[in-house]
Amino acid sequence: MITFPNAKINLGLQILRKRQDHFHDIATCIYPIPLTDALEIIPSGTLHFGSSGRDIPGNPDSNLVLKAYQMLYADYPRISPVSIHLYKKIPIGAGLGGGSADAAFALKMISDIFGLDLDVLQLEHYGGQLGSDCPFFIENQPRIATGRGELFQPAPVNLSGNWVYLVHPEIHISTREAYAGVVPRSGQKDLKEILDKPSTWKTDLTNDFEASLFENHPTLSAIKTSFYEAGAWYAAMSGSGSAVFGLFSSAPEKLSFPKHYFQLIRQLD
Ligand SMILES: C[C@@](CO)(OP(=O)(O)O)[C@H](O)COP(=O)(O)OP(=O)(O)OC[C@H]1O[C@@H](n2ccc(N)nc2=O)[C@H](O)[C@@H]1O
Ligand SMILES: Nc1ncnc2c1ncn2[C@@H]1O[C@H](COP(=O)(O)OP(=O)(O)O)[C@@H](O)[C@H]1O
Repeated sequence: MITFPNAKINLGLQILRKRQDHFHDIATCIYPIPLTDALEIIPSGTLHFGSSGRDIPGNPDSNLVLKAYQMLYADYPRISPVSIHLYKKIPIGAGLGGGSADAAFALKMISDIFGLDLDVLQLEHYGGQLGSDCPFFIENQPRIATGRGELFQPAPVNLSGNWVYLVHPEIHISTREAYAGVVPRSGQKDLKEILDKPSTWKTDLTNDFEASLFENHPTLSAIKTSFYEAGAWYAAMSGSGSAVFGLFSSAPEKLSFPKHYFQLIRQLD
């Protein structure tokens, strides 16, 4: 079986309070975008994981896709070993959720291949043990996410027909470090109310990671400014960064960023 785990962007990201479990309560709109990895999983005599495309930092044995298999195998020892190949295209540590998407798609694939018949809630529960962003990719639809990022409400957002221009300056930002650099702010304006009014997004739909990360990485702020100068009706950093995106009503011209930057221009379905 082959699937194409997609990335996401965050429309607004409010960091509200630190929790007892050392995570943070957040409010964000997570939106899928057409940038994908490719993931193949085949029943096999022995367990194997390999990847190609972008190098993935860390030990392959700790890859989130392998962790997804091992977690299901622990509860369903009747499933056979599998051979897994991941073609990595989504920039890593970019605020695009690529690792979480790979893990979520692996959970769905393994459930399908071996007829585990896991429902959405069960898959989301397994996903939540692999990462806060993971449960989103089980249904993979625009959602307002709260709690650690695992509680969902419908999102009053439809970007169909808009163009997304995504730039990743290949600066790897660890999610943990990004959260450590932010002072939580509770009592922020209701995210759903802001999302309901796209005309206010430029001023009201904020990503709380931007202040600290833009200070340390002025390049990111410059990318956001260049999107507005190019006619974006909204631009922001995605998640804990470092990818920055702009939304355009019509196809944007390609801008002249340094050639090692990852760039993507796509119309949203
Ligand atoms: C910031 C967000 C926004 O969508 O996405 P990315 O920027 O990573 O794509 C997510 O909250 C990231 O989710 P994810 O990348 O799965 O984070 P996890 O692996 O669960 O957590 C990594 C570390 O980030 C911190 N963390 C994560 C989520 C959260 N709600 N509060 C936190 O404080 C914790 O220090 C945790 O140990
Ligand atoms: N399949 C995977 N793809 C990408 N990163 C992975 C994967 N499995 C584990 N990781 C680890 O997760 C971290 C990045 O996760 P990723 O989801 O790409 O970040 P972000 O959510 O910021 O976009 C890296 O430190 C990487 O080593």
